[in-house]
Amino acid sequence: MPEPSPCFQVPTVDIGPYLRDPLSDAAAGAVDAVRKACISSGFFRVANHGISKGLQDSMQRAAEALFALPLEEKTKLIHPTLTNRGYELIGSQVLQPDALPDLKEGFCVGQHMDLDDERVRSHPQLMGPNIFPPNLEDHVLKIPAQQYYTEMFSLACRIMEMLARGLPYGDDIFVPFMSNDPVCILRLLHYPPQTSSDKRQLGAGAHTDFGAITLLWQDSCGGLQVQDGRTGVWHAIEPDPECLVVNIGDMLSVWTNVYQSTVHRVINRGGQGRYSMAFFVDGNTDVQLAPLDGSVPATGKIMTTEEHMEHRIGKTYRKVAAQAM
Ligand SMILES: O=C(O)CCC(=O)C(=O)O
Ligand SMILES: [Fe+2]
Repeated sequence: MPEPSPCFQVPTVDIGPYLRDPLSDAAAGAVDAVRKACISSGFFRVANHGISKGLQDSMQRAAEALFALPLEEKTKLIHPTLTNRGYELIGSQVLQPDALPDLKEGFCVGQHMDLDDERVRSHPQLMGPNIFPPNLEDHVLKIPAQQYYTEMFSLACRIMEMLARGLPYGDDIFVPFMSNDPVCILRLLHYPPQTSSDKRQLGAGAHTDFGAITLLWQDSCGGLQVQDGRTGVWHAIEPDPECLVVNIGDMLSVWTNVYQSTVHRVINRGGQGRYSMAFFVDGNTDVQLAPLDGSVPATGKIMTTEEHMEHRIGKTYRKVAAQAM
C-alpha cells in the first residue's frame, strides 16, 4: 500500500470560541481553519463542540441495547415506506455499486410528523413518524435520542453558519436551508466485526454523503477511512473521544464548487462490533441545488434538495428479507 501523503490533513478545530462569541478573533481563526479543511480534505474534527460525554455515553448504551434486540423485534421497526426512519437490516444499502451489500445495520430518527400531517403528504419519502421499539423503555433510547437530536441540530446550525462565514455569499446564506422543517436524520449504526477476506465486503462501501454536512460520533473501534482524491490513498480517521468528525456532503460541493465532498468508507476489522452515530443535515427540501455563484451546475440540471435526496436514496437502497440474513 502506498504511504499516506502528509499533505492530506483532517485537522482538529477548536470551535469553543466560535460557539461562545462568533465575533471574537479566536472565532475568526476557527472559521478560517474550517474553511481550509473544507477546501482541502472535506473532513475535519471539532473539539469543544458542547455535546456532553454523558449524553454520548447514553446514546452508545442505547445503540447497544437496540441492536442487541432479537432480529424479529428489530424487523418490526422497519418503516413501511421511509428509509430515513426506523430500523434498517444488514445489507439493505449498497453504497459502493461494485461491492457487496454493506455489512452494517442502522436505526434512524428524524423530526417526528404524524402520517396525516400535511408536510408528510407533500414529502412522503423524507418526512414521517419516528418508530421506537416498544420493548425498550423510553429512558433507554427514545428520550436520549430526542435530546441528542435537538442538541446536534443546534450544533449543525452553528457549523453551517461557520461554513457560510468562510464563503463570499453572506453569513446567513444557509439560514433558509436550515429553516422550514429541515430534514436532519440521526442514524445509529452497528457494524459487526468483519471476518471475510473478500475485498468486496465493506461495512460501508466507498461513497460521498448526500446532504450538506454530516456530524459523526464513532466509538473507539476505528475503521473509518477517507480517500485523498489526488492520490487515491485511503487515510484512517482515528477515533478521538473528545471530538466529532464533520464532513462535507454533495450539496455543499454543488453550491460552492470549492468545499469538497470526499469519498469515505468503513471496514470493521477490529474484532468486535463497531458503533457510530451520524447526524445528516439534508435540510429544507425546497432549496435549489445550484452553484451559489450563479454558474450552471456541472450536470446541467438544477434539482431541489428533495429530488437529489430521493435520487441518491433510490440508487443505494435495496429490499432485503430478514430471513436472508
Ligand atoms: O460509521 C461511520 O463511521 C461512517 C458512516 C457513514 O459514512 C455514513 O453513514 O454516511
Ligand atoms: Fe458517509
